[in-house]
Amino acid sequence: MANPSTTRFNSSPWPSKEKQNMTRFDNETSLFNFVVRDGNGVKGIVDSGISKVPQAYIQPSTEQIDKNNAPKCDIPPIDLSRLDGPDHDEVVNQIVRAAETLGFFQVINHGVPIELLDSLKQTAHNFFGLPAERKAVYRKEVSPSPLVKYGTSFVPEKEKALEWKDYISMAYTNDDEALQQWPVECRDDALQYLKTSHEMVRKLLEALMGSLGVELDDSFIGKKMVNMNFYPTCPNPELTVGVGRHSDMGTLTILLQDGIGGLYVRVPENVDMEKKGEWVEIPPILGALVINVGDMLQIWSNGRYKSAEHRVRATSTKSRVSIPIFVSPEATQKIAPLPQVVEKDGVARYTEFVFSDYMNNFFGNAHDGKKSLEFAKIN
Ligand SMILES: O=C(O)CCC(=O)C(=O)O
Ligand SMILES: [Fe+2]
Repeated sequence: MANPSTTRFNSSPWPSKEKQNMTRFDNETSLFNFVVRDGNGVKGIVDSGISKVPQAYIQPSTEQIDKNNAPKCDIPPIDLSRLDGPDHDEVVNQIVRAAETLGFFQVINHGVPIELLDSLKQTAHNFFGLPAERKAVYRKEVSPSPLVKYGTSFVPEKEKALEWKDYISMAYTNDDEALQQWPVECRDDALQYLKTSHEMVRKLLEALMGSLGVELDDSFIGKKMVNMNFYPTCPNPELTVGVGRHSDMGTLTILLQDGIGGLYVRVPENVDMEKKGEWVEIPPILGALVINVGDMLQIWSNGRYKSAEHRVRATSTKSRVSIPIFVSPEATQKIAPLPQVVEKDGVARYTEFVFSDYMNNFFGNAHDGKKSLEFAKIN
């Protein structure tokens, strides 16, 4: 029999789910505890049913992304299979030119099997679809492995507004450790991705270093890390960001994005290109990989190659995944503009530093465009 008091007022004695969520998610401490400390991530917020982005995710208007005004980057992808034939020099020029201008390009015939790309995207969805407690075991404070980290946003402790993204990071040391320590749900695909992309990474760097008059050696590819990024559907993608403006700190990034779109790159002001200073979208191309220049390549090349400022917008209709491989030097490596380049330029534009110090500065601050490079810039 119905409770007469609820029948009479035609409402439940409990606050609506929406109201409960408002109290839970509009209080900064309880939101932080739910999302970050308890490892529920942005996915947890969305699963609990919300109709508006919580206040903590609302970005200042200068950071919000207007998708209606962003043109698409119409530069065709570079066909890497042509590196092995008579068109070698032309393809090297395309790679070099892209690194000197936008710092972003797409490649096809890259040697990573297309079926693996499909499988990686599915694997990422499967992993983030796991119950929160299965993912939360990899939070940095409790992870059973120093190689694996599950988290959300970028540095939530430091950010004025959070980013609409959950991720898992898997650092590579060797096959045995990867197979033992990476999450069982992701490890096989992630490892295959690393292995099958290695030759492409070498070829890209050979082209880029060769054009600087420098021979490729392993120090440019000291460390690799595979991430899986998950951007849950968002009720107000115009108010927040999936990832805020930043450049990647390492040598090169190899990125697999899915078909949803939302990756934007800023055309530098000081290059010979159209749309200077504007944000352009890197359109999804089925089977292609996105490559972008990181801060270390900009520094080694004394500023000739441009680490690209980029950001990501979430969408209201579908969750998006992306799977980057970050290629970077070893933590202990000394970094400075390469002597061959400085000799030609007559001036060094960056000071020498140890890579771990650069990393600590990078991960110790919220995303702020290309400010990371100021750590090493000589004015
Ligand atoms: O999701 C993307 O397309 C890009 C992600 C990104 O910029 C990063 O993980 O550094
Ligand atoms: Fe990035």
